[in-house]
Amino acid sequence: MFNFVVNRGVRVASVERRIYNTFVSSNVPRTVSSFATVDAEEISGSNPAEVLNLVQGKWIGSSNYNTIVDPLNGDSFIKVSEIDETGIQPFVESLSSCPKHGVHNPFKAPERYLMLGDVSTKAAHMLSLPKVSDFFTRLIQRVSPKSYQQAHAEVYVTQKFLENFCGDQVRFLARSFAVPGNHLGQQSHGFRWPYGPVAIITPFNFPLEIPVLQLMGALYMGNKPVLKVDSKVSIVMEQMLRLLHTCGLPVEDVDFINSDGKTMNKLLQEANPQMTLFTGSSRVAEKLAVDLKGKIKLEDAGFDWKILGPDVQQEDYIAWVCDQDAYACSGQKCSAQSLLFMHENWSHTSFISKLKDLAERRKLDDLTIGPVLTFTTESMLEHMNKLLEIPGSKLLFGGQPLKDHSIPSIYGAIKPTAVYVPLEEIVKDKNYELVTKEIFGPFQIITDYKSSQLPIVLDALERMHAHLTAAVVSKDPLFLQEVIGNTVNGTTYAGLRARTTGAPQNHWFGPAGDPRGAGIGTPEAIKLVWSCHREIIYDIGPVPKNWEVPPST
Ligand SMILES: NC(=O)c1ccc[n+]([C@@H]2O[C@H](COP(=O)([O-])OP(=O)(O)OC[C@H]3O[C@@H](n4cnc5c(N)ncnc54)[C@H](O)[C@@H]3O)[C@@H](O)[C@H]2O)c1
Repeated sequence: MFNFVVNRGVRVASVERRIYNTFVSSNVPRTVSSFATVDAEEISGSNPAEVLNLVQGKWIGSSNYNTIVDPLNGDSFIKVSEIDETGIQPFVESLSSCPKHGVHNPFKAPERYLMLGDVSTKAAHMLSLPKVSDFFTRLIQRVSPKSYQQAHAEVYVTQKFLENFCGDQVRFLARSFAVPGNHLGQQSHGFRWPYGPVAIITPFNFPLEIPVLQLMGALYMGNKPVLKVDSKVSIVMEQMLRLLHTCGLPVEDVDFINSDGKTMNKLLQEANPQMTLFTGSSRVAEKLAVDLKGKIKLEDAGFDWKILGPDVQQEDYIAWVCDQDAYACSGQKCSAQSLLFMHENWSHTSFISKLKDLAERRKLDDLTIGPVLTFTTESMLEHMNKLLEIPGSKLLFGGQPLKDHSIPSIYGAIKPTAVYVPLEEIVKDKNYELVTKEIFGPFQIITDYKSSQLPIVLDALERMHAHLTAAVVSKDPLFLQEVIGNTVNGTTYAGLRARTTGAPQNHWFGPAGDPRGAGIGTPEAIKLVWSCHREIIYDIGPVPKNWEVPPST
């Protein structure tokens, strides 16, 4: 009997597999060559890749090329065809052709919810194929150098996100609700409504994950997006759009533009999208918020902090998490640990020397440390030197340029660095701004505090302007409660294993404390960013018998 059950289980599983394989082979392209126009390994100065734009369903070039240099050796290895201000008209027209009620909504073309579920199923499957996953991992590494594991994590999160929105899950995002009315025939229904024409602007550091997650969210809810990714890395998303097309995404559904910031700014002002999602620096975020009259949601700068509570334990583990949080991807995660508050109990342990050892293991060979794309070596060292002028501050480790490399001088290359600054100095007005400046590289500030100084730590956190990620490392529930209850960061990890980085598809990631704050990843994030509430109040009658015109009110 037992045998029979087992055999039957095997048979059923193999039948299911056959059905699945038939489905997959007839519906989904299986190889990189079915969509890709470049070979991640072969791109070089002598064999440069070209990146195109997509508008009104057509891939187009331009006469204006932005030449991207290989961040590891300075070779001109990618030619991005960029649209300048004279070329934006087709993009403006394409966006303007989409009405405010969107491409689909619960009352219009609902079959598109299912179509996008199918596209997600096929695209998730494609990303699960080792060859395809390796292709994107290597392509990410070529333009935004990070270790294979870190680049692969980006592909994996994107795959899992797409798996989350297979089948009927897209239409469930647009789930409505109803409330009985005041009289017969009246009922109010709440719907998730698209914005229609929308724009998505994303930075260089997550070339696949951020644009795909936001783009699919925008599409799922019925919007027509124009997407702009930082030209340094836009080759990744160009290839991903080609993959999505082979998985059934209609070519007219998304426009893709390569341009400088100024041209994009002009496009936004002329096309006037109903909503723009901006991920990037606070400087550009604030400018766009004004230019677009507030029709924007923001994922902006992170100056992310971690507090080690008074209970010292698991030193090795916590030092390892701190090293990953501060220095993985060479500190170029918006969630990277920028400021570590360490209870004095930790100062009496070998925690800092453990952190130093871990940071010093990182090497350029495997990209566990690598080029910094928005700060030069000089600017990071200059910042460090200014910090070292603060009384009581000292260099804990790092603080030197990387050696023996060919990273071009427009980019930065420094060893993982930590500077100690005393808490009393951090909170002084004359130092605070300098200490809390986001350095998008392998750089962190470390300080210590006594239990009696926790209110000063909390005050320092209150004064920050960006509230993205945070971590409170402790097993003491009362300590966790006090810190969480007195802070606002949108993605806060709490407990022994707390980290600042980690933006998987299974939890919300985004800032809090700002009504313009966006989120990424989860159904809640998609609904909040990419749809608005619409209420339809059905009032179909009947009018009561013997109704008479009442006195005016
Ligand atoms: N909160 C998040 O989820 C998140 C995620 C990743 C990065 N970031 C932040 O991004 C920053 C790093 O990226 P960066 O330095 O490349 O950012 P950036 O603001 O310079 O650029 C981001 C994007 O905006 C475009 N852009 C620039 N000026 C523009 C304008 N006037 N109009 C329209 N678009 C314009 C750029 O071309 C790029 O595509 C860091 O501050 C980091 O913390 C935040």
